[in-house]
Amino acid sequence: MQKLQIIKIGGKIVNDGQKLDRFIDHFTQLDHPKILVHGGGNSASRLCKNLDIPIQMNNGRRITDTLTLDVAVMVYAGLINKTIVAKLQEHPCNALGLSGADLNIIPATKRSGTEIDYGFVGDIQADEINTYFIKRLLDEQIIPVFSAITHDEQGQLLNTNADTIASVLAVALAKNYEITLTYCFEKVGVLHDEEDEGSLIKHMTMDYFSELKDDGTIHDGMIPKLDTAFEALKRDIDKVYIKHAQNLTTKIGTELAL
Ligand SMILES: Nc1ncnc2c1ncn2[C@@H]1O[C@H](COP(=O)(O)OP(=O)(O)O)[C@@H](O)[C@H]1O
Ligand SMILES: CC(=O)N[C@@H](CCC(=O)OP(=O)(O)O)C(=O)O
Repeated sequence: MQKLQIIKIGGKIVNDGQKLDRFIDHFTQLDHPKILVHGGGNSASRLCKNLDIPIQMNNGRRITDTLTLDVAVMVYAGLINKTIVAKLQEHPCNALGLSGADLNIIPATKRSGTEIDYGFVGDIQADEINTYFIKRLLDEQIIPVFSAITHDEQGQLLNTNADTIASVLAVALAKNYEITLTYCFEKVGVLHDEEDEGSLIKHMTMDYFSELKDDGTIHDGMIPKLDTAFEALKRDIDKVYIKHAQNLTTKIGTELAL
């Protein structure tokens, strides 16, 4: 089966011009085919703050009212997505920036039935992803660059966590490709001590994850990240890594196993 790399890049890299440039250098060195999924939570929060729009998060997920959705669409599908595509074109690397509404690739369902009302947050499922167009793009040597915006097929855009998008795309494409899924962020991997880059955990199992979650070693955004990463592993993705954005082309990082 053909190999495919799906790389997710986090908000603390995409909001820093120099770090993003360095990441793009490494990303362009990877063999084709490849897909990039990006977040941008930090940039959206900063803009919300500037606009006096209250920021509400629950378990690493943004509660998204109408104004927050406007910010999310402008920041994720607009500024960040187009900045990344332009930087890729400079290399040159033929990228196409997408939201889940484009080509109807990622249909979503507005989250409901939860204790908390998340507002315009979209839940997605692997069997609803339109892999046909992704495959066509990859066959044309085009690099799809996905933002964290999806839609409900009724004209409503929705905000979906970028880690979830990367994991669900990987599962959806596993029937066509042998996939490596890599989450890149601003630390060397999952750490025993968040402040000590020397405390890298090289191998992470589900049992160990649950132990470290219980004792607080793993917290905040790392919990939903590992949840989505293990979800991919449970559903036939063999290789899942959490790495520093600068170590994308190296073996340094955390490798996950069930
Ligand atoms: N054990 C841990 N090791 C590394 N990072 C951790 C750990 N526990 C919590 N974190 C936090 O998780 C964050 C990554 O999650 P998140 O902010 O959602 O990243 P991203 O925007 O890249 O998706 C890190 O910035 C770090 O502050
Ligand atoms: C519903 C939800 O939480 N959506 C995320 C989407 C952006 C994201 O995932 O950004 P990072 O990868 O930088 O965290 C949010 O608005 O923060």
